[in-house]
Amino acid sequence: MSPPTSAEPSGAPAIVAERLHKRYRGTTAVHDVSLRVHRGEIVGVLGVNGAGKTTTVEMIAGLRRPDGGTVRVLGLDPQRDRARVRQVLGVQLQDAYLHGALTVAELVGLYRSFYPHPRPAAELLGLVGLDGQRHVRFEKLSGGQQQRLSIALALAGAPRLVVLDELTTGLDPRARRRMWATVEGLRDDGVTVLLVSHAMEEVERLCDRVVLLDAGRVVATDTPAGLVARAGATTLDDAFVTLTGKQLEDVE
Ligand SMILES: Nc1ncnc2c1ncn2[C@@H]1O[C@H](COP(=O)(O)OP(=O)(O)OP(=O)(O)O)[C@@H](O)[C@H]1O
Repeated sequence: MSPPTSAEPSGAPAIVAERLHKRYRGTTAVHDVSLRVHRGEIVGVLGVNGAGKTTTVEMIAGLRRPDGGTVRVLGLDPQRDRARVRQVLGVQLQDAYLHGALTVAELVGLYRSFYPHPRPAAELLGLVGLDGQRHVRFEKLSGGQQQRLSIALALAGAPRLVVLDELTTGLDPRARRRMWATVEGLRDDGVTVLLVSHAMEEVERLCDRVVLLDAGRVVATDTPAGLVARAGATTLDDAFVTLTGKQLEDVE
């Protein structure tokens, strides 16, 4: 993986979010959310549907402007320093829009062209198991293949920080394991990962720490084992239910 680029100030934590706040008309989606992610950490953002996970990570990625609070990504303001943040941050979002008529190879080429030191195309396709689909148009891919491509595109610029929103939702068990191995490879390379997930097994396997959100607020931040201990539970599923008072409906 490439060394830190000149766009990346040295020394700053990967993410510092302080008292983030976001309202959509009548709804407060995110209420005073603060979180800190150290370089090289894999941090999970966990919560039921509507807890504010996507809104929070979109504000961190600079894709949504907070109504209150501050965000720094590797020391940069994602709103003010958009161009520099884009060079060091990769984002895979739910429902990413990609041009259906372009092939897998064309989309990978397009995304690689945005970055000064992109990962090789063959490596990106190999990571997500799409080597055999290079010449297939995006619109002809299955839902799981489209999702895997969106992960490859998030990694196109060899980012130092990656935001993955529902990495493996909807993927078959083999593809899911492959994506987990991909994230473990990122960890080995010292890449920081912010991972939105509903899947407890995934969080337990991959995450150093978990930020548990409920109704737009941070309920707890701890290691997966710490959350289990704090809740007096035996599994992360049970800890989730105890700490939020809610069932996690989308556990895979
Ligand atoms: N563009 C929007 N306009 C209005 N309300 C929104 C918008 N986006 C999200 N919301 C509302 O904000 C709240 C938080 O949504 P958000 O998508 O951040 O939650 P989430 O935890 O990511 O949910 P999910 O697990 O379903 O993806 C929800 O009540 C949602 O209905």
